[in-house]
Amino acid sequence: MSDSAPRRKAPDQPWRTEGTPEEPPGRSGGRRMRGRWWGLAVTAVVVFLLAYIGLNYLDRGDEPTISYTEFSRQVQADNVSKIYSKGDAIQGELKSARDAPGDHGDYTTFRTQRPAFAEDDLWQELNSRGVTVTAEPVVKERGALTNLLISLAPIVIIVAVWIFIARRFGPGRGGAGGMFGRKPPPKPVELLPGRHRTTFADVAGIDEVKGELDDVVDFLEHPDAYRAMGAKMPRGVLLAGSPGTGKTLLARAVAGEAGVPFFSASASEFIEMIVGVGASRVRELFGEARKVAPSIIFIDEIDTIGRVRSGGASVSGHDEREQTLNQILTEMDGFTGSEGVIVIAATNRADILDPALTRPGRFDRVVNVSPPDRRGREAILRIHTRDIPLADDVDLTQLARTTPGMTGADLANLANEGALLAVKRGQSQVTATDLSEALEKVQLGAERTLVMPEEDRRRTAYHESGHALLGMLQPGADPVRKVTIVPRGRALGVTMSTPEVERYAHSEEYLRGRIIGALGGMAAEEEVYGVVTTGAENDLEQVTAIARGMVARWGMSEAVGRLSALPSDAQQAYGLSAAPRTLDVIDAEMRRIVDDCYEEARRKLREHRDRLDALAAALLEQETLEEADAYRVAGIPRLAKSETA
Ligand SMILES: Nc1ncnc2c1ncn2[C@@H]1O[C@H](COP(=O)(O)OP(=O)(O)OP(=O)(O)O)[C@@H](O)[C@H]1O
Ligand SMILES: [Zn+2]
Repeated sequence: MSDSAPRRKAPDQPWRTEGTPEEPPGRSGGRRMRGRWWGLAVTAVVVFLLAYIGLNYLDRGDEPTISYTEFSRQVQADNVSKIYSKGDAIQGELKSARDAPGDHGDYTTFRTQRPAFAEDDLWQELNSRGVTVTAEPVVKERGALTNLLISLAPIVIIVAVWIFIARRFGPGRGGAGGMFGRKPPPKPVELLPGRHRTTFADVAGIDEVKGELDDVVDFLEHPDAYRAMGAKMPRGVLLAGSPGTGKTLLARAVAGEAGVPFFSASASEFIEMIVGVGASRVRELFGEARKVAPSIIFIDEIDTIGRVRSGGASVSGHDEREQTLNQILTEMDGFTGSEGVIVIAATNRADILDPALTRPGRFDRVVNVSPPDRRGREAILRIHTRDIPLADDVDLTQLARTTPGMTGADLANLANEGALLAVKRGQSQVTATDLSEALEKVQLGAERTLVMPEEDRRRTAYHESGHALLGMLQPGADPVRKVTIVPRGRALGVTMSTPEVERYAHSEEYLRGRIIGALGGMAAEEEVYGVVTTGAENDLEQVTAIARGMVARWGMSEAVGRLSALPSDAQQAYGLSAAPRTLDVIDAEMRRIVDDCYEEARRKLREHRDRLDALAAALLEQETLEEADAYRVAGIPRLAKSETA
């Protein structure tokens, strides 16, 4: 339990349906349902009270209370027909109506009180005058209906209190889930025209990611076409990226683009609930989504339940998590793939996820969402200042330049802070000053350092330029697709090169080229700064793996010869290892190859220093260079070269 992510969203319903705020007629959401019960309780109590007062009034009649003197007078006048007495209280009935004192009008029945000091001989008097003294009250004390109502009162009150508590603490308010009646299942909502729904137009700076989600949208829009073809779609898409990069926004946009209902839940909400409820919530959620398919289920913070499962005995917290996770996996397995429910999950810890999640048929499509580069930041700023009146001195291009490392959420926050400042100052427009002060505030308030020191950015730019330039210069190497100094995960920058066509066999020249390219980062740093930093760990792992393969597996070293000189994994499991002498030779050969390559890398970079500088400068300026730009900046013609295998 202790290791589950502490990040919480505001308490809310266990899940929310989005797409439209309005409910179609005949369907009521949880809140409205509770409101109805509440109204019912209030009505019941009011009706009850009115009935009680009314009946009581009717039952009581309108007999006046008369003075004992008046009573005595009526007895003397022979006008009393019968009386009933309990203690000193007397009720009676007259033979003929009397005009009552005050506003009572005529009366035949009455009440009175015999004072304790009365020394009359009442009993004799009544007897002699033939007044009946009855055992029954002359005036009924209380009607039968009133009595019934009174006996019902406790029940009415209990029901009212019950409804009140259910409403106040029922599920959906973060209380005891299901204890007071089940929360109605999540209801899908149709998309009302005229309501702003999130679309790809609201997402900027991550175009490649949008591209990857295009076919998901297409599938949701035309599920029948896919069904007719018997085509299966990925059931789950995993959006991986650091906080604030717009994962939730993207999922919403997919739903908005396709115009399908959007069910949203946070994984942590499942396990926060009463033990054992998580799995059934998941079942219910999928059930509802299936009913209105095509639809989208979005599960945020999937890592809270999807982290690698503990092998051994587990504490109850893990059990709950595993049950919930298992339920999600079961539901996803249960999809035929053509049902049209697509699950989008988000995480900022893709590295700790259970591999079971990313197996085919589950979240088999992993989309990395990275922080935006300069152009992306500018586009995001434009989106978030759409509705903000900007003064003429505001230059969003310039602002984007000064905000490296900031995510979409940071930029949205920045725009908003700027607007707040302008309002506070009574301005009608947001000025450049407002925005630069807002930037300071946002950067101070952020927990992580948003902006990499300029020195580190420069070094990273040279490092990546080194990789890229050598990749471009190397005959037969895979073309460079993209160079960026926007950090991703733990990498400060990335140079991507992929082959034109899938290759299955590699020549020695190609492999040497790969090593030279991988060493390019280090070589450039040494060339420019004279020293090397720790940023090259990953590069060296690659280099080592290739060199070891060349020497010990692929027979590319004279000294070792055409031998598979290292034992396979299976052989190693039986304790087999290469002879120490062989290991020494392998080691020496690997070193020789890598040293050679490093020399060549240094030599080439020195020779093309102007190109290296140009690339680094362009990277510092733009942060990301696509294939065409990279070749253009370096002044190297982009030739389709094919390797002789
Ligand atoms: N690429 C983007 N384009 C436009 N706005 C963005 C973008 N990325 C983030 N935002 C803004 O930041 C807000 C927060 O982003 P969102 O909640 O989608 O991030 P997230 O990656 O899901 O974060 P978390 O991991 O914290 O849940 C969005 O509502 C949006 O206003
Ligand atoms: Zn590198």
